[in-house]
Amino acid sequence: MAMTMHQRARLSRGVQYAVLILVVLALIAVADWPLLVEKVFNPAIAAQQFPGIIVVALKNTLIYTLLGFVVGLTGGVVLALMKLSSVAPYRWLATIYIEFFRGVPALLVFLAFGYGIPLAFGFRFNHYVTVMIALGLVAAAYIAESLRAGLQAVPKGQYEAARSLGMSHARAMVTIVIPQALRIVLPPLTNEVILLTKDSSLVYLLGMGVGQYELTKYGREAISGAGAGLTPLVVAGVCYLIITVPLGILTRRFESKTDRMKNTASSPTPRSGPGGADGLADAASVVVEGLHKSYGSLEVLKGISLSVGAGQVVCLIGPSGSGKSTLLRCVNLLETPQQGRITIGDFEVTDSEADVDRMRRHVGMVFQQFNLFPHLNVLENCTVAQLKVLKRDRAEAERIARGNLERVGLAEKADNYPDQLSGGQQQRVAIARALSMDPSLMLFDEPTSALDPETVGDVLAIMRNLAAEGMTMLVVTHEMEFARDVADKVVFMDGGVVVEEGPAAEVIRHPREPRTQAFLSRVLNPTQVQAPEQ
Ligand SMILES: Nc1ncnc2c1ncn2[C@@H]1O[C@H](COP(=O)(O)OP(=O)(O)OP(=O)(O)O)[C@@H](O)[C@H]1O
Repeated sequence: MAMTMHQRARLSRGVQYAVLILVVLALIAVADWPLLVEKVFNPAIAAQQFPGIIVVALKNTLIYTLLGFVVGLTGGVVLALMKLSSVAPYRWLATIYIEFFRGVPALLVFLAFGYGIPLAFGFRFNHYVTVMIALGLVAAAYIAESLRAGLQAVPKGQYEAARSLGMSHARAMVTIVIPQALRIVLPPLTNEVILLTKDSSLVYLLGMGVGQYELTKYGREAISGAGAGLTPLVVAGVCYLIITVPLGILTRRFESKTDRMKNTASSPTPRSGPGGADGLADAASVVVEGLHKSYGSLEVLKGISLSVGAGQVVCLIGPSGSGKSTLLRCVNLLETPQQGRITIGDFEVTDSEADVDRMRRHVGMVFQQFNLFPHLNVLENCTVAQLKVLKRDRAEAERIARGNLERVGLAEKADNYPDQLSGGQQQRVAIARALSMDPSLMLFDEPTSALDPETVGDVLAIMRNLAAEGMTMLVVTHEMEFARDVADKVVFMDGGVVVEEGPAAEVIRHPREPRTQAFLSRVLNPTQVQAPEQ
């Protein structure tokens, strides 16, 4: 019977293990054990090293490592923040520091602080201070780069989604960005501690800290004893491993724990009755007047004005790059306009005194890329802002979240993590998350553009229901059928201006402006060859 690929792979692994075991047995058989015990690891000689190697040498190695890490971490955090700063001189300074200390050998830095500076300037640092500075200065450069990379690896959309839920900058960083960055940063940070542990032996190599024994020096001195063989160095090596191996194991545990969190759906969630419609009656109107927005020299919005009545649905349509998403993001100030006025209900968003976080609590936003928080499960995604921003108690937050999950048809997914859901399901959770804040206005930024065609309908159906319930909605979309059926008004934008607006059926069925006609015929009949636009 022919073997499957899986069976063949298992057989080949079995053969490899068998060969390995045979080699080890052969080595054991031919080894000169009495000589090895005498020269490499002699238990009697090893015993003489205790307890000195632990209470003096291991302790000193740990102190050096700790001192270096404290300075390195503090410096690393400062340097990472400087590198991410919008102030260019901070970035330059941090870059120069990092390039310098990554580029020169740690040995040279030790020499500079241990010998160079005392000789040049005639004063000597305390031994521990020298070790702390020399180890810490080098470690700071590496730690800074790990921290910066970790923070930058968290997608910008995560921060924006947190801010759009009304979280302050600090809250968004602490609750959403840093926990995700930590997972990325932890392995390189552990490596840094391991390197520091080993680099602490430089103290001895350079003859610094006479009388201060750390592991390498302790091993080196003991090896000179008559008949000591390699035993003292083996014992010192094992002591290093006592520090470094558990660190590696702890990191792997942490990583696999966070992975496991994503892969285990815990106990089934009790179903709750429909709910979560609180606040929909408080639908707010939106008025935008003379809005201008530029990115550098690129003027994206050139004096946009539009209005959305309370309980109305307005769809923004137009060619790619016409400024639709920028306009939408200006409404909750994810982008700051240079000129113009935006009012939501009675709240003037563009007032420089406005409490933006308070406004965002009432404005739900759904992004093209969903931006669910990957380190939180579905229920937690829907409760985190309720707990941290609205300060609801957990039972109430969970009741509201479950109600909204029921509403988008995903009550049974409450314990799953975002990466266990399809794109369409993730977008429905994103809608439930926004609804859990009881918004008075919902902003949708191309909510179906990143979805497979078969899941688009589920999301649109939820949006249709929301519209029917009287939610005020401003929607950037390429779904013309949705716009025609659901929108009270369609606004066609091109080149940063509103070209045409009016009742959905009119603009989509009987566009007046040639640019609207050209766009619609291109979108509605994609195969049709287009006449040049005016
Ligand atoms: N953060 C930014 N920095 C610089 N330019 C930007 C930024 N965001 C958008 N732009 C530019 O602004 C213009 C309008 O972009 P916007 O995303 O608002 O268009 P859009 O109409 O929503 O397009 P699409 O339908 O393709 O999403 C584009 O030229 C885009 O490259």
